[in-house]
Amino acid sequence: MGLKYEERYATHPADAKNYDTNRLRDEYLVQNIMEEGNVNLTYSQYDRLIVGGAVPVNETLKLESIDPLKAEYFLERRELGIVNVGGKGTVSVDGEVYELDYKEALYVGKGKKEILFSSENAEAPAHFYMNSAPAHEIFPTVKIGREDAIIIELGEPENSNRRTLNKLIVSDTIKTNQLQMGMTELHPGSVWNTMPAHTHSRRMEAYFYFEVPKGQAICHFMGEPKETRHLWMGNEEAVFSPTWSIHSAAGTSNYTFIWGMGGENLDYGDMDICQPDELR
Ligand SMILES: O=C[C@H](O)[C@@H](O)CC(=O)C(=O)O
Ligand SMILES: [Zn+2]
Repeated sequence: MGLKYEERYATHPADAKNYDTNRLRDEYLVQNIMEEGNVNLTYSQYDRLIVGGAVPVNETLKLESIDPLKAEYFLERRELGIVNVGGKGTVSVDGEVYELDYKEALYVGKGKKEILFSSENAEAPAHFYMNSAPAHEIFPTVKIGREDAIIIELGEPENSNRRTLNKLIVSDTIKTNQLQMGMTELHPGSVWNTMPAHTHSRRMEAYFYFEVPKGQAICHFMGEPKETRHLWMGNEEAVFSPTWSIHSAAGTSNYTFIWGMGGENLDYGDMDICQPDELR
């Protein structure tokens, strides 16, 4: 049981276009996020967003500060979004206990000192996926249940991109400093997310793929719209999307993913769309 962390730098697109498969994976792909009995964090220099996972089994796990934050406690200068992608669990925030069922979310505001994770059933532990961004203002801690999400139906079966987008932690649901999170569920037979693709140079983004059936895979596309690259990804893996990069994928089956953003604004619709026939 413990806490592990890793750090990632930001890259210039002119450099990134020279990366081979391994280098692309080293810089952008995040694997082993969900490890039983651990809190695993990856601190990116893209808007200082932290991506992480916590899988409590029999013990309670604590979200401790990590050395690069030079903070007394994790949320001293940060805010946090959590989505449970495993069995039923609880998150305790300075003694206040929130029950999170499958696909339910929690926003935790800056200044909260003790964040504890536990699972209801060790046989089916909770898998808490997290995004954290720097914060200056204190906003209330709020649970966003499935019925609290703002649902947007997107895509067409004919374009293999029929999907249901759930806005969870966005400016239309709750108050945050810069964090935005949501979950998009691909319908059976649909495999393309975020197509047409887009960029938003005001915000970076991280995608976390789950509900990827055993033996299937996600082909995630990144890069400048006219200089794209791909990364093959598995279940419960995440990928950082630089501000200059598209972020879109096709799976060998349908799947679900959590998107999270940090940056300049909280305007979800502020995107520069790239049509499929414009990509290179
Ligand atoms: O900036 C927004 C994000 O990329 C996602 O919300 C897009 C998405 O979920 C989709 O189109 O499937
Ligand atoms: Zn985006």
